[in-house]
Amino acid sequence: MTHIENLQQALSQHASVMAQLEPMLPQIAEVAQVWRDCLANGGKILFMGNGGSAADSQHVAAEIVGRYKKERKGLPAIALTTDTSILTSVGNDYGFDFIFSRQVEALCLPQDVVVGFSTSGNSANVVRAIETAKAIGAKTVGMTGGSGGKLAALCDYCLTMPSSDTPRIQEAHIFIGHSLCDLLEAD
Ligand SMILES: O=C(CO)[C@@H](O)[C@H](O)[C@H](O)[C@H](O)COP(=O)(O)O
Ligand SMILES: [Zn+2]
Repeated sequence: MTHIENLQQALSQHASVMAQLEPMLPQIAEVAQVWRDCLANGGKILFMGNGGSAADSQHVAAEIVGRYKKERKGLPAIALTTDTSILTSVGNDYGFDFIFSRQVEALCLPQDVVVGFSTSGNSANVVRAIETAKAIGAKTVGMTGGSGGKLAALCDYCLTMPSSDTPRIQEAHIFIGHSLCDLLEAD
C-alpha cells in the first residue's frame, strides 16, 4: 500500500465512523441535557482518560471553563489528568489504577457528572474512578468504542463509537465532545 493509499483508507474509515453517528444523536442530546442539568444545579463535570483520551479530557474541560463559541460566564469542569503532583504521588503511593479514583473521592459531589474517555472501555484507572463516582451518587458517562468494555455496563450513560480502531474512536469522541459543548451553550 502506498502512503497515499494508507491515508485514503484512514479517511474513508473516519468518514464511515462519522456517518454511523447519526442514529446516536438522540443519545448525545440526552447526555448534553445531563450536563446542562448538572451545571444548572450547581454541579461540576469531571473528565478523565489515558493518552489521547487525557488530551480529550483537557480539551473538553477547557471548552467548558473557557468557552466553546459563545460569550458566557465560565462553567465548572475539571480534567483529572493535569496535576502532575497528584498523579505522581497517588500513582507512586497507591498505584496507577488509583490516579483518577482518588481525585474523584476527593473532589466529586453527588450533583456532579463524571466522564470517562476510554476507547477500550477497560482502562482500570477509569473503571475504578467511575465505580467511585457511582458510590458517591454522581452521574457517570462513558465515552468508549468497540463493545464498550466494562464502562458500557457500569456507566449511567455510555456513548460507544462504532469502531474498534483507537484513533478513529478518538476522532469521533472529540466530535461528540464539541457537540456536547455546542448543546451546553444552546438556548
Ligand atoms: O492516543 C492514543 C492512540 O491513538 C494512545 O495514547 C491511547 O490513548 C493510549 O494507548 C491509551 O492508554 C488507551 O487507553 P484506552 O483508550 O483503552 O482507555
Ligand atoms: Zn491518539
